[in-house]
Amino acid sequence: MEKFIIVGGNPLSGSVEISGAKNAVLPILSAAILSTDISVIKNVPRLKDVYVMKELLELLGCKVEWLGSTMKVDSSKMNYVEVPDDLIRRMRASSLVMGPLLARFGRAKISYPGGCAIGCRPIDLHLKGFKKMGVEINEKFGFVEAKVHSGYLKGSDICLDFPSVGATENLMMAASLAVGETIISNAAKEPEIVDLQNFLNSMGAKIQGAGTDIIRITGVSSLHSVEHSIIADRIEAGTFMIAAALTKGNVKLENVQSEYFEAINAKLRDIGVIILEENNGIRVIGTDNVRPVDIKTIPYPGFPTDMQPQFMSLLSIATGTSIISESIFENRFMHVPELIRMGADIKVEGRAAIIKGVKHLNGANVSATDLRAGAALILAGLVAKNETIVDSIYHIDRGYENIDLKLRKLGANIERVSRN
Ligand SMILES: CC(=O)N[C@H]1[C@@H](OP(=O)(O)OP(=O)(O)OC[C@H]2O[C@@H](n3ccc(=O)[nH]c3=O)[C@H](O)[C@@H]2O)O[C@H](CO)[C@@H](O)[C@@H]1O
Ligand SMILES: C=C(OP(=O)(O)O)C(=O)O
Repeated sequence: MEKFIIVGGNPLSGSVEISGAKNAVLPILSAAILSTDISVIKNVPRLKDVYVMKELLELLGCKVEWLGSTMKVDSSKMNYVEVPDDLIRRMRASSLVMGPLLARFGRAKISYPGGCAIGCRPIDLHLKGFKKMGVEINEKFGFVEAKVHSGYLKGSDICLDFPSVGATENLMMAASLAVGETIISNAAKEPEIVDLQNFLNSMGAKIQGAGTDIIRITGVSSLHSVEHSIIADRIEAGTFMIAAALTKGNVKLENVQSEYFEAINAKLRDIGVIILEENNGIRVIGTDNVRPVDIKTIPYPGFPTDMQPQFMSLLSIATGTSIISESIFENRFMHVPELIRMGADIKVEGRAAIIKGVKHLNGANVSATDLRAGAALILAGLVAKNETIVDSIYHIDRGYENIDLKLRKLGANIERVSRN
């Protein structure tokens, strides 16, 4: 089992290249199924989740080549429509192949993605939308079997009960090859959905409105080859911003579109961090006085749940009390007991965490219970006194490309070791 050993105290400086976004590349790789041709996808990060998606596409019959950061997906000879339990358990985003499979083959069978560490995460909104498009759904023995009723998906008006990112993406992909117009209202507005729209439109789809809460899709009969570059990962960027802030460092993030993380920037500025726009990137300069702030996670453009644990590490050493309310996932405070082991003063009351800033954190043995919880512990380790050992780091590798190498290049003392 691999672990990270971190010795805190080094201020970070230099520049870091931000990778392609996990949450953009996963739906876009699924969308490659819609074409009967070759999709060339650039700026693909080497993440565990991307390896899982590659394995899944190959299992469905796609030919996938991965050279450097470019992935070529040839879906012309695809022939399989079932996603086994193992792949769904390793990565929830595997369920994003459902829309493309229904659109192209009229059938899909996936193992039901049960709950995961951060919450229940049902897919009822995806299924409700598919039903409106004429899909018959059978849920039995832990599987969802879906079949297009009358031979083709029909465009429909779908109003989501909640702006679910995955449901918006799955339905957009299905609707691209449906007959007629689909209107998704109360759609999620994340930048990764705009990237998916751009990818699909470059393949010949007719979609407009991504980035707003109404997305209109006019179905087309086929989609062709495409070349597309994945947008930068705003959550990876935010994580490095906090690394700079926590260590009172001075770090330039390269290859980022800062308009995508206004909510993160705004909170960091409230905390006292200096953020400067520079050529093709932004510079982050830490502060001696981390001011407390209150945060509530909400759908984009609000404050992202995927940054909540990392902000909690920063607020643990603020000069006062902060409150973080988590409204997206019901169980996303698993980093709290681990931060407490490191000397943080945090109490959880329902969906809120009350964080009383302490003077300093202490190194400890802690466990990454999920992806962002793991990132938060690395961040805490960067400023803690003495040594922090983070285990279960396979969670972190799901969504951060070479986080240890990138941090080391900025001056952090972090090492990946294999040890029991
Ligand atoms: C691969 C990817 O892009 N993952 C992101 C995506 O996950 P994901 O697409 O799973 O997130 P959703 O927006 O769908 O989920 C948000 C909330 O809605 C609930 N829900 C969702 C669908 C559904 O059918 N029924 C239902 O009740 C979920 O349980 C959760 O409480 O958006 C989340 C919210 O920004 C991020 O944290 C994830 O990093
Ligand atoms: C929750 C996350 O991802 P996923 O939806 O892939 O589990 C995340 O990126 O923080």
